[in-house]
Amino acid sequence: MQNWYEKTRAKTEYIYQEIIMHDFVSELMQATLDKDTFGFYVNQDSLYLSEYKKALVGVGSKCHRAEDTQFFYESATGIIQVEDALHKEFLEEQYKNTTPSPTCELYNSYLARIVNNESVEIGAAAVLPCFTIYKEVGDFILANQENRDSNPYQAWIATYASDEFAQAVKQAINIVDTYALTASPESLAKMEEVFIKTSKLEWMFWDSAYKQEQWKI
Ligand SMILES: Cc1ncc(CO)c(N)n1
Repeated sequence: MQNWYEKTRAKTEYIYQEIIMHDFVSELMQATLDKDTFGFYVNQDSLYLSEYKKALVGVGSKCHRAEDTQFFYESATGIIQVEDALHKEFLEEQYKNTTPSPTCELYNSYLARIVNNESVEIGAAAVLPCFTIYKEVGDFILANQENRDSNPYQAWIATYASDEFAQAVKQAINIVDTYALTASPESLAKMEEVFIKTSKLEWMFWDSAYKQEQWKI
């Protein structure tokens, strides 16, 4: 039998394809991405991660198994470390801005609403694309780039293509698959809905960074 993640991942294949074909990802891979665009992205991503880690803590606090709580809490604190490392490497003073873009705000607000208002398996499904998509993008770039030794964004690529991140992604998938085994049909439908939506928000995040999205007024 196909597990929940495989089945749901297959339904979002078109979103994954759009992400790896996006100019942001292609140019990051080819090292042609504009430095200011990447600076904008890193700043928005650090704003995103500082809220995302709270969503992980929220999911972790609702888990039934102690090891699952531990996983989400450790992921939340691990993100602080990744954030610090990426900040030090890429977040130059001129890119620092404390205002989240509309898409960043939307993604974080959506996660907060789902995690706070829905049951644990739905919250866990909502935070999952953040793990799985970055893992797939990291692997895709590493496998397809021809400039590993000279790409200025290599530290970023290496973070998400690392074995350490792969282990965390595998564990996140296992937790969600385990919840899906005993979820009601209504919960399964909602898990799929939120997973698809946050997968789309991942695409929107790259797209909004590429356009250096601003508030319209
Ligand atoms: C928007 C976004 N999604 C996922 C990750 C991976 O942690 C990230 N850094 N940023």
